[in-house]
Amino acid sequence: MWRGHTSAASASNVLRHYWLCYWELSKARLSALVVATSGAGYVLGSGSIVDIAGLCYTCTGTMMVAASANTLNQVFDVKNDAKMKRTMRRPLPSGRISPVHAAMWATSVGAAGTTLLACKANYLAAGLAASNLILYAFVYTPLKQIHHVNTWVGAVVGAIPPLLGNWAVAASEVSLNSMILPTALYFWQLSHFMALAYLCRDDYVAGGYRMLSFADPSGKITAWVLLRNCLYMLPLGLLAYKWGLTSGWFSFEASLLTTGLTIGVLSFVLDPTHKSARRMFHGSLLYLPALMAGLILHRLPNQ
Ligand SMILES: CC(C)=CCC/C(C)=C/CC/C(C)=C/COP(=O)(O)OP(=O)(O)O
Repeated sequence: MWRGHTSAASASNVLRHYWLCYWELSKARLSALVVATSGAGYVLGSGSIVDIAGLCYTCTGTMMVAASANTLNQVFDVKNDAKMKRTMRRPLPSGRISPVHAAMWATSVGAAGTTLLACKANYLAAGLAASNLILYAFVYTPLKQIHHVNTWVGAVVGAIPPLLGNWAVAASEVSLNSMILPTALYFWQLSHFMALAYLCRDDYVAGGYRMLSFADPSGKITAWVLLRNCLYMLPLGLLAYKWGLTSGWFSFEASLLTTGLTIGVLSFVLDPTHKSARRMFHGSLLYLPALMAGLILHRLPNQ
């Protein structure tokens, strides 16, 4: 009785241990953001009635493929992650799970997610998810150790999920306005990761990653690149209105939000310090949910 009790307790400990490892390998918070952008893409591509079952299937499939991509990223990055303070406690560098076990988790969850998208959304969405996994795990991940162009490739990876969501529901009419959210995400992600790489420059250098901040210790080049990104984002609100994706309210809100972000970046351009970079980084964390909420709130359903 007592022995049975302890073996049940240890079985539940083992389960909890692996569940936590899968959670961390999947970068659950990042995957949740990816799902939110894919769900937003789905809603934006829908008519006046959103198919809730289709939305749930698309979000679940995206979550599973993103979890797989994030796990493979950590399998390939294990040696470098072990050298960085930010990542050394992850399941693989800390030895809490073996690379083979992690690779098996990635393969099964990725295959299941792609199959779900193929069966319950469409082949276009499934193909986009699988290609994005390949781009992230097999192109972006090794590129991080070679050249700072990796951040631009990673931004494409981040921009695909809303397109995936949009095409899952509106594959037959791929339109210009389906590019608004992916484009905003592309430029947002560039700003977000460049600010992070500047703030954690020493850690990235120790890990052997070639971010833009590696060649730009003063932060001056990073600051100008961030400013350029903001300028590219400024017309997006107006385009969303002109192309019939949203009402005019969104162009007003998006212009306000992007102007706010641009002011944060300008203060980083004038004074490239950790303090101004951190302020801009936190501003970018508020910017994206606010922009997506505005898009959904003011969307004009497809006819
Ligand atoms: C459907 C599908 C496959 C979606 C994938 C979406 C996805 C994983 C987006 C994240 C993009 C990205 C550049 C993350 C940073 O990785 P990093 O390696 O720089 O982060 P790290 O240093 O924290 O490991």
